[in-house]
Amino acid sequence: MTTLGTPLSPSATRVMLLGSGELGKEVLIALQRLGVETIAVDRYENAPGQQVAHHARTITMSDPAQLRALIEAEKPQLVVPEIEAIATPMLQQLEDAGVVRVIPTARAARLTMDREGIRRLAAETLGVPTSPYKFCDSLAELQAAIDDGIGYPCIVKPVMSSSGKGQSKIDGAADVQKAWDYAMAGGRVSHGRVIVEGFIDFDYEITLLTVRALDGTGAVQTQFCEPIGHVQVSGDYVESWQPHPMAPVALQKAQQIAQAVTADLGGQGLFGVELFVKGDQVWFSEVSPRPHDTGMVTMATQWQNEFELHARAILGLPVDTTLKSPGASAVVYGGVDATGIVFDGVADALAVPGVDLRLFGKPESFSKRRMGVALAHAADIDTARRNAKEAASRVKPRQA
Ligand SMILES: Nc1ncnc2c1ncn2[C@@H]1O[C@H](COP(=O)(O)OP(=O)(O)OP(=O)(O)O)[C@@H](O)[C@H]1O
Ligand SMILES: NCC(=O)N[C@@H]1O[C@H](COP(=O)([O-])[O-])[C@@H](O)[C@H]1O
Ligand SMILES: [Mg+2]
Repeated sequence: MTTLGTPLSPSATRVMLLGSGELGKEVLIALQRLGVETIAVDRYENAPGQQVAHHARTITMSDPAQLRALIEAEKPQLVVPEIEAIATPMLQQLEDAGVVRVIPTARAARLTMDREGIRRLAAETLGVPTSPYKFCDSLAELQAAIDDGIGYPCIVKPVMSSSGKGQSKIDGAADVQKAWDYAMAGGRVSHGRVIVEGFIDFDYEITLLTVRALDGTGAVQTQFCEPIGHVQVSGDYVESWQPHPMAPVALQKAQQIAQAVTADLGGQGLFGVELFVKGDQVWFSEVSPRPHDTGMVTMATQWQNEFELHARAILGLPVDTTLKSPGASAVVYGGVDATGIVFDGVADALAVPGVDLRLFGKPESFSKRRMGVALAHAADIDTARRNAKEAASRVKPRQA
């Protein structure tokens, strides 16, 4: 699709985002810069991306009938999933029927919406190293899986969740019931199934942004961004930086794993491949077939950030993954449960050298909801991390 149209005219290139949070908002902006007509869909009104798109629609995206009706009514050329909790079998049906193209593919969206799909593909079909794991449908099965080999410590996650929701670490027998109950309460779509994973005692973890885009001849080419290091608290990212220095052997293994997994998922677009590293050992954790939260750092570090890379790749345009500067990102949490909050300290935050800020505009704040991110570029990652964290800490969200 190298011919682009004029938005709001019969020639428009129309793209629908399914999920319009902070990541979708930036994809929508990147698409609009190329004159694409955008439709932002989310589960609630005034989601960040809905505030910048040409059209905003609010539906239950996990409801196949609602999803089908919306796609048939809006007739986008491309449907771009931005969250996991979507009726992906319906996307598959519509793709199979030639109604719409799903990014990167309907199969990739389906396999990655459920931890079981992507984990079995990576570990069992592709033979990529992962933590040991088992899927369980009850507390008794969870206890048995731990006793029969997973052992302590281990990590329990709902099969359908993200940003650490419902995830906890189990250090001993006393934690099992609590972890099960927390997983049952925390999944994005209620689903009585969990994955229990053996705990990997990694030195560090990275996201390897991997882009499948067309080269000049129309063939798909795989390109990698510099590795992004990050820190997660309770399964949610709080800080990321790029480039994360890696031993050549570990980097080569990381790229091989990312190549294998993304090639199998196929299609065009950007993927966030999450990997754990210890010495020269590399384990695959999971993959987002879309921009990644830790990749928000690329807004400060790359000539084409991860959102622009995704937008270009899905439109069949060439991409450039070159690093511009070392940099870092640090999350701004809501800190309060309230709607229509205000942010003090923005000027103080922006006074930190090399810093920029994104406030997502989410209509409702929760104490642990990500409401913004501070970005920093600097001569080295240590300075960038320090400045991003300093800037984030100067932003003070409060009730209006
Ligand atoms: N088996 C494991 N061993 C050690 N740490 C783990 C393991 N699984 C997860 N973690 C830690 O928890 C974090 C979140 O896990 P995971 O990526 O599976 O959750 P998620 O809910 O899908 O998060 P997101 O949507 O933000 O990617 C990881 O980045 C890592 O820090
Ligand atoms: N790790 C996945 C991730 O970061 N996804 C991002 O968070 C939004 C949901 O935020 P919310 O839960 O605050 O509505 C999603 O729409 C996406 O932008
Ligand atoms: Mg993850």
